[in-house]
Amino acid sequence: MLTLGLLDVQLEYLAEGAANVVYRIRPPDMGSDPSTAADIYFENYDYDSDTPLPSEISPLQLDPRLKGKLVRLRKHLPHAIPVEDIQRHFEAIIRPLFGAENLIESDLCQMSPSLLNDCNSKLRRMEKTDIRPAKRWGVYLTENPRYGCLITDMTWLVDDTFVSLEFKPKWLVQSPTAPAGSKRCRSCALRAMKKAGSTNQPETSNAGSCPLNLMSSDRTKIKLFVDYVMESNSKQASQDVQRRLIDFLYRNTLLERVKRLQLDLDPHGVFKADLKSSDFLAAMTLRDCSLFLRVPTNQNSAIEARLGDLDLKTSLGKKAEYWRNIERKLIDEGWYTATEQDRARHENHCLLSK
Ligand SMILES: O=P(O)(O)O[C@@H]1[C@@H](OP(=O)(O)O)[C@H](OP(=O)(O)O)[C@H](O)[C@H](OP(=O)(O)O)[C@H]1OP(=O)(O)O
Ligand SMILES: Nc1ncnc2c1ncn2[C@@H]1O[C@H](COP(=O)(O)OP(=O)(O)OP(=O)(O)O)[C@@H](O)[C@H]1O
Repeated sequence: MLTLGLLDVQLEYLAEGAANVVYRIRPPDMGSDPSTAADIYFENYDYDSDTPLPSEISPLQLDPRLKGKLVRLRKHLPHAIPVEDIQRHFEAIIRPLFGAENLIESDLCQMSPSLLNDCNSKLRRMEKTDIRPAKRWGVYLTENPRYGCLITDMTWLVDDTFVSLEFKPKWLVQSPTAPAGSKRCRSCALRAMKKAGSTNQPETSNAGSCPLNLMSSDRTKIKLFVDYVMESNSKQASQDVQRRLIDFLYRNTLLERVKRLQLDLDPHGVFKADLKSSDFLAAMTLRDCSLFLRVPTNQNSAIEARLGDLDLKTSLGKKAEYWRNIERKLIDEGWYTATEQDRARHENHCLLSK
């Protein structure tokens, strides 16, 4: 297993979610900090005229095993599952479900205490300068155990030759316990409920955001979803790229497979399922994973599609209660049936309402 320390790499913040922070890997910075490798390596040297000064030494090369990789580090959260368990679950349960070409690969690496400490200091500094999203403030990386994951980088070479996109497909099939005749799928119902609960949220245009659009055999529905993804990724793409992406989603079987697994692993829904069972937890993992896409602008190259954020879920720490409560509210308050109070305020774009 690779061990990463301040002398091996510099980690550059890329993005974060609720449970992890993701970093780009750069060669160590020898120049800016007096405690860096060059000084340490050279402090005991007897310099003669042929010995270059530390400032003249070019940065160390990265270990080739880090090429094309990002580092993903877990946050310190109550009831967080240790990264070793997440990795074991990924290898035993998730990896066998998909082809390697469709997965964000993940391998454990060890982090030095000083590198983790440095990352946490930087997260704190980013809050002072408002660079870190405010909703993520106050939560930092766990420093024990000191493992992280090396994951496939889906942002490499993002320039004019590729358009890179990501989205969460969420629930690709209706919740098994939704009422018959629902006018919203689980993802649209929860989104509507969350939106109603947040004060003065600007109404964003999400006409295509229903994930069921993705499963449609109608290309115009898939196009609606692609438009929504482009907008939420703040991306613009040529008509040709959009057309090829729509074609790809229309033909590809990866999301069909995710949908099938969501259904098979939790056929009865949260009220009947054993919420501690491996199958149910895997279904919840697949209902919250991300799809990363790299669309080459060159027509002759293939689109790359990989699933990531396939972390083991836990039903501990009130999560089981959360899942059941959400489903109860979606049913009882009329979010599935689009009969919620004050419904004139909430436009319904769900495919089930069409
Ligand atoms: O409950 P949901 O469907 O809104 O999903 C949660 C996600 O919200 P989203 O709607 O994707 O913005 C939520 O994502 P964000 O915090 O919004 O980035 C988490 O992924 C959460 O999982 P966990 O608690 O970190 O294990 C997700 O919780 P679960 O997948 O455990 O339900
Ligand atoms: N393999 C990857 N390639 C490129 N960017 C990535 C990759 N993995 C993650 N990211 C970026 O980092 C962000 C956070 O990563 P990730 O989804 O793994 O965090 P998380 O905490 O597990 O998310 P959630 O809030 O869903 O629990 C992603 O939204 C994405 O922008």
